[in-house]
Amino acid sequence: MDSEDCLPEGGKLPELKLDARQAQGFISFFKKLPKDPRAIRFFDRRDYYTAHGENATFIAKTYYHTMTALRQLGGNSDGISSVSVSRAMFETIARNLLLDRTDHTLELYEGSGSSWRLTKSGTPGNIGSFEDILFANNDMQYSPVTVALFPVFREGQLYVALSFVDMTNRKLGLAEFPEDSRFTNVESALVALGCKECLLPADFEKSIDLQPLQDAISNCSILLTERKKAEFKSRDLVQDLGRIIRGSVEPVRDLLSQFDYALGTLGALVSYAELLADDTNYGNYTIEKFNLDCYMRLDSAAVRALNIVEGKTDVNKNFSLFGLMNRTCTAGMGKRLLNKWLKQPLIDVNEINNRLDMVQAFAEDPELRQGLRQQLKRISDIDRLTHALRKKSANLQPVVKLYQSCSRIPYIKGVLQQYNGQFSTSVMTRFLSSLEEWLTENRYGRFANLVETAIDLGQVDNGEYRISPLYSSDLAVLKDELSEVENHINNLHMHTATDLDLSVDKQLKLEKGPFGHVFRISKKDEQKVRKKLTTNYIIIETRKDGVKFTSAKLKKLGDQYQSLLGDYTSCQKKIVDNVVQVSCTFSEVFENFAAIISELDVLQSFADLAISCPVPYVRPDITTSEEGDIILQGSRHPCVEAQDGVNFIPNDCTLVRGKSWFQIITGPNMGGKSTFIRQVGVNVLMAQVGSFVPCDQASISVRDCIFARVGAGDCQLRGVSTFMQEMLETASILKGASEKSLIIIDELGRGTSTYDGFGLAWAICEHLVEVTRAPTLFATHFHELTALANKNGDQHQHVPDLGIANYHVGAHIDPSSRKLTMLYKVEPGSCDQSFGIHVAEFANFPEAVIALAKSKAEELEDFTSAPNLSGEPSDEVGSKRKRVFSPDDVTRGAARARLLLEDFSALPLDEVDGSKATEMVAKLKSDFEKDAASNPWLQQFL
Ligand SMILES: Nc1ncnc2c1ncn2[C@@H]1O[C@H](COP(=O)(O)OP(=O)(O)OP(=O)(O)O)[C@@H](O)[C@H]1O
Repeated sequence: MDSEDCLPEGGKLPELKLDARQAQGFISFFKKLPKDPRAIRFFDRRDYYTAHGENATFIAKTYYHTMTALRQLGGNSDGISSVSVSRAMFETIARNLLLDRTDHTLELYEGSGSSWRLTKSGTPGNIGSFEDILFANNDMQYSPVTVALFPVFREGQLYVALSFVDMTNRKLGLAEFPEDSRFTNVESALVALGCKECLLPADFEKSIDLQPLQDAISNCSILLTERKKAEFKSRDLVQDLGRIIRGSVEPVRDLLSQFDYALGTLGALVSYAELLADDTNYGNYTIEKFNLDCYMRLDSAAVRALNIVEGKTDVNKNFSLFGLMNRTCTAGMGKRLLNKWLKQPLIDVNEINNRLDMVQAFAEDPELRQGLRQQLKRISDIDRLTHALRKKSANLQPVVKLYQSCSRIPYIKGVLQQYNGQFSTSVMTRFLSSLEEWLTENRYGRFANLVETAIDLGQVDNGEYRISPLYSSDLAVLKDELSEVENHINNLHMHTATDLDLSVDKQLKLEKGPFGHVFRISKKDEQKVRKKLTTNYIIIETRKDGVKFTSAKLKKLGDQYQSLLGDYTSCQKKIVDNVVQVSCTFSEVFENFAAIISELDVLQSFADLAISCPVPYVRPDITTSEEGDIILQGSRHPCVEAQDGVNFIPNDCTLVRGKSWFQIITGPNMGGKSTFIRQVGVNVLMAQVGSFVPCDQASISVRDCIFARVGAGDCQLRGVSTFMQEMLETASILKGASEKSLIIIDELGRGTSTYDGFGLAWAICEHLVEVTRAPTLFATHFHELTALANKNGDQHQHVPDLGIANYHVGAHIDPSSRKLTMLYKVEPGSCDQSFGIHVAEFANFPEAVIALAKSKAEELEDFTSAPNLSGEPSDEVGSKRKRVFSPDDVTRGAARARLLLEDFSALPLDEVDGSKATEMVAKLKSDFEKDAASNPWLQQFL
């Protein structure tokens, strides 16, 4: 942790001002609060907030980075440690707790003495009551989702029932699916939904091991909330949903009849999120069946490997795909949709092509793109405004902002209509006709009429949102009176200017502010009129920007104005409520606009990125997962390419069925292997999201899943060894992947001894090639793995080709200068020379050490002049090292290594403790070593 303290400048925190009696009262209240280790509780003390007890220590440590921020409240024996935070600091903490972290909940209390009331509470999955604070100055980038899960055994098969609630978009959903013991489907669903909080039954039967499920939840950084099993019940569910779901109850009943256990999870969610307690929810929710098979599946490892989401420590927005691809213009709506799309890549070729058509249309027509961006920039967050309207406290501001945003829509329509390129029919069907339908007299027209007649739009520029005087005769009278007082004030302004010999407006300004009507002059002018000012006027404030003053007359008129404005406000209150209520009935129109606008926003954002990159992106050709190959010519990693100072070397990737469907990539450290294999995953993901890709040419056979095992992750912190984590991730790949997936594996087997690591890597490769048959990119430092390509069939003997191909990333060592240069070029063939000693030479190791290293390497590596097994051409630097083994030894050895893997994956490691697990693994290892003794090929690894 950063040791430097982060106290405000001068080290001063808001002072905790409580006398002994008040302190005593508060302490007795605080101590009675129910224990909840996850809750961070704040107490609103008007100008500042406080937190106490362990929360105070947490805040001092986490946010001030010093314990000196702590104060003691009350006497030593029953006192509590306390910390105070300013309003601004409170906002920072609230954002961190609810938007960045997922290990706490937030509670806010209001009151005094010993009487306090919980007024707001939020969790990462339910941020509703803190929205005003969280998004006062920031766009809302995602809509958090809370999920409830219930695993169950049925006829010997594990199933999971799932339901979710998205409280920002007022959406519910439910699903039931078969599951494996590692809960891989749940993990994909949690990723696709953008889940932030997950409810699980607490007192769960022991027959199902929930540990892997809890691991999946924690891998996705989701807050786990345990609820009593009794809460997972569906009694009264139809009735409850009937109240909150829009439209008739019949379709809801039909939908629910398709599920068994998911109903209980939905019941738990509805009660946890207290959806019935808020009557603004009534009739405003929608419900759907969540179908996991509609999208490409991604687990948390793939999300990390492909850098899909922004990281907290990213120094540059282009580090993540979201950061790079976000060129949206609307306030929040486009960002939220992009976030969603990136986690839900499509698998239907037509749907993908529909998006690509639009991106191409926008990419090819700069006027269309620019015109759209100009309009989209002026659109506020329609979803959040609609949300605000539904809250009872709503005022006219969201109504006006909705009106202003929606009034851009005819212009957007105009821009789209101008387009007459090859996709004009699609633009018409996808956007124009829906916009036209919603813009009709009957729908948006009625709302626009209401606003234009009811609201005094002329005052909006002054920051006043009021009902038009023409709307009611009472208001008209008040408006006349207000105008009269305003005239008097203006006259007084002129008289005062004459009296002080100052020009109106230029020198003597009239302002409306927290002090009512006041005059303001510059400090320079004040010197000229100081005498008169002090005798005839009342000075209110002297600041850098001038001197504010008033007079008895202005004060009187200002008071009159305020009082009339008060009358106007209370007279219009009923009408305001009515206008807000009627506007609320147009929610569906706004939601539809919001959906169309956000889609346009993301698609134009894709086009903008594709066109404005130094090397433009291209439209990929998409084929179904059953046909076609994955061919990326001149492909780049979009995030690495976008970093300053990187001169990215493009590479081709040709994953061809039966030829190079399984690629082993070798090469020196830092040679670009990992970047290459990730970039293939990123390109495929981008294409299926509907974006152009950073290639010269691309054709992609749709993938239903990307599995990635790249890097060890941070699991050591949770007590899982690197090796175990690696094996667990690989086990999920072996179980879950199919011919339709894409597998990316980097440096598998690094976490254990070379021998075990190699044996496992070989066996895993064999399994992937022969059983899984998924296109795979396997980057490895085990050069010997390249011998796998010998398993490829022989056309002459009519043995089908397994499609194993070797590739390597090259490096060049200049013989005279000994300079090592990474070429970052992926070439066919294996690279099995070691660059380690060259690197050491380059680092000026003593000559004696280098010489010894070389001779030891020769001893160990058994250099031979025999033709190499892979049949690859020799490289420019160094000689290739190859040992000769009989094909029989290699095949039998590999089969034994594969058996080791199978035995390993069959071990019930989830059910036994650490020492038992070590014992089991040791036994497997010793059996393996015994068998390997008679196999020269395996022996080399022992
Ligand atoms: N095609 C490329 N063009 C330019 N620079 C590249 C390219 N590929 C990788 N690099 C640069 O090289 C660095 C190392 O790449 P990478 O991590 O992919 O190597 P690696 O072979 O996987 O290394 P290791 O085996 O040590 O894990 C990257 O951080 C990147 O800056």
